[in-house]
Amino acid sequence: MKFKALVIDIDGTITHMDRKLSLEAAAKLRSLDIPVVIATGNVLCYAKAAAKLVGVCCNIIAENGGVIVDGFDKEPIISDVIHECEEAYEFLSGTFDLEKLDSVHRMTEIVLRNNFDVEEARQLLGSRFPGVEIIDTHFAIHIKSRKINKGTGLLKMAELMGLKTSDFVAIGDSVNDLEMLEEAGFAIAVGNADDFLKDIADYVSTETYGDGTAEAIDFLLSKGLI
Ligand SMILES: O=C(O)COP(=O)(O)O
Ligand SMILES: [Mg+2]
Repeated sequence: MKFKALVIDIDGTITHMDRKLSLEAAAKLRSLDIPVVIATGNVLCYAKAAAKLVGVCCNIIAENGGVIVDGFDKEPIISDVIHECEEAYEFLSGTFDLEKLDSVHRMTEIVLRNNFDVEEARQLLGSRFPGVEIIDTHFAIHIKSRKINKGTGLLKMAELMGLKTSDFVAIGDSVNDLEMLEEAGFAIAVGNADDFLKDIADYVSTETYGDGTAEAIDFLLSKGLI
């Protein structure tokens, strides 16, 4: 069976450990004959620039599924989920000295520098904000709505592209890729991925970071999967 599209994370998956773009991963992605969707926890403008520069512009799932766009100049679909995240942030600010990241561009979630005790924050939130969760991608801490994730984003994107989520291969490295890997037809975790992601993946690359993605694409091509 051939998959019809690929959806891929940015940080830790097409980058090196230090967040610099892997040129090997970028070259492989831009050479593919199928559409490549970028799915990131980062903001839309960052993802658009990344997609343009990698050469896979521009079907984008940004802000962990909160923001979706299927063309560079299209109006994004923005989920109305920021309010409960703001309330949770205000509540936690009473205890922790929190530092927001990218707050000018971020529309659906709140992202914080990793300089506080995340587990303690989760316990403090307790059942006060049931619609909100705190996730740690190893790159940043996200206060996000449970209603959205890269899996719900992929569902919407597949619909926009006239495809099914099972038509997609998904590649990722971290907790915010879990639902996307579960939703896709074929799931790949790069070698640096969290163990729970490797556990549900159909293929785990030996190489790590962008080299892992380059290896995984070679694997898909060699098996005729894309
Ligand atoms: O925004 C993050 O925390 C990580 O970004 P990513 O989803 O591209 O890995
Ligand atoms: Mg990542």
